[in-house]
Amino acid sequence: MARTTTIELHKEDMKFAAGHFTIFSATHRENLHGHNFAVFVSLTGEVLADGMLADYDIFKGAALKQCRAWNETFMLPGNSRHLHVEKDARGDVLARFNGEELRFLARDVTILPAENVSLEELARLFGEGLVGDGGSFRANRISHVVVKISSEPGQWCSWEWRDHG
Ligand SMILES: Nc1nc2c(c(=O)[nH]1)N=C([C@H](O)[C@H](O)COP(=O)(O)OP(=O)(O)OP(=O)(O)O)CN2
Repeated sequence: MARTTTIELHKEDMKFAAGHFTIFSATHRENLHGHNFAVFVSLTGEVLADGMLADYDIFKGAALKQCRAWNETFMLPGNSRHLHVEKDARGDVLARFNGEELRFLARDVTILPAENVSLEELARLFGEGLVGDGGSFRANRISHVVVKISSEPGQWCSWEWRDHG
């Protein structure tokens, strides 16, 4: 019977500071604001004869890379049914919401393939970016990954991947 374990990664530098606003309806959104988002990743899989699941530095590095990619940016939902985003030739962004126009310089904004910049969507995108097609996790006999994102202490949302292979 294979022995399994779960490695939990929630290092101090697994975080990103970003701006956003949550959209609640076609006419109601929050004002622009930001958070110091924290990231938690857990890896569950089989421990081999060498007493290891896998070198978790591989996955910690990938998580830190994603944190850096989302650090110090303003996040907009690119797939929102209520907010419409367009880029000009310079890559600067005009976002339209309920008759309002919000403008951003290309350097300041990240347009996410998300319906909303919510904890749910951030956890999903972070997890999908980390796991990809699951190949490196399967190769390391990792069968279950949980990614959690918090907007502040005590407020988390999770996303999971399981290897059904
Ligand atoms: N299901 C979700 N609901 C809400 C989300 C979300 O991501 N998913 N996000 C928000 C707000 O964006 C977020 O809560 C705003 O943070 P803050 O201004 O800090 O207000 P909080 O309520 O989180 O903090 P308190 O200190 O508890 O007031 C709302 N809903």
